[in-house]
Amino acid sequence: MTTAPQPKMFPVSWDQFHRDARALAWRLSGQGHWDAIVAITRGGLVPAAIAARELDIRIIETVCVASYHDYKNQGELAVLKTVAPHLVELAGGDGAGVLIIDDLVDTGKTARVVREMMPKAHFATVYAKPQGRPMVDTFVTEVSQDTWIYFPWDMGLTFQPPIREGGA
Ligand SMILES: O=P(O)(O)OC[C@H]1O[C@H](OP(=O)(O)OP(=O)(O)O)[C@H](O)[C@@H]1O
Ligand SMILES: Nc1nc2[nH]cnc2c(=O)[nH]1
Ligand SMILES: [Mg+2]
Repeated sequence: MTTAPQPKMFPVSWDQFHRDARALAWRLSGQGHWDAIVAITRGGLVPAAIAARELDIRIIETVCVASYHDYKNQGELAVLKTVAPHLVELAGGDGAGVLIIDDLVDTGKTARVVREMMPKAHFATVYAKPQGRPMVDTFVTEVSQDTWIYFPWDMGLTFQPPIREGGA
């Protein structure tokens, strides 16, 4: 019997995520000025909050997108809420004054749909996988396509069996 290959695990702690989101803000700080942030919910909410604090941006909007309805399996992409039109028109229109933030880009499907709403916006993520990387203007860490990133808000502290008893 053959079993499907398991994706590599990339668990991220709160500390690590804060550091990586700050590193994203550092990179962005040298690249321009934005009037507003659009966070792609839900994953983009946490890095958007950190970047907003670091870059002193006070106007925060959401675009609500769901595509991984089932854990690790991408389903039909649903846009549950779009962006307020006046934000798209900031700084000359087409999203020019907007910084779009998400936690990660994987296949790039979510990024493609949101980019179409604001073609001139700057698109930033904390993590990127190779397939979605061309959709992103700025990111911090690349992981391989066969890696699954575990975010701190999806995890809890659990007992680890000792290595001699089969622990990893
Ligand atoms: O590049 P893609 O293949 O489109 O995948 C990336 C998207 O998938 C996850 O969101 P998800 O749809 O799981 O919703 P969530 O943010 O509410 O967890 C992640 O937060 C990105 O938004
Ligand atoms: N948590 C999480 N959500 C995702 N959505 C698409 N890819 C991923 C991933 O690697 N981790
Ligand atoms: Mg998401």
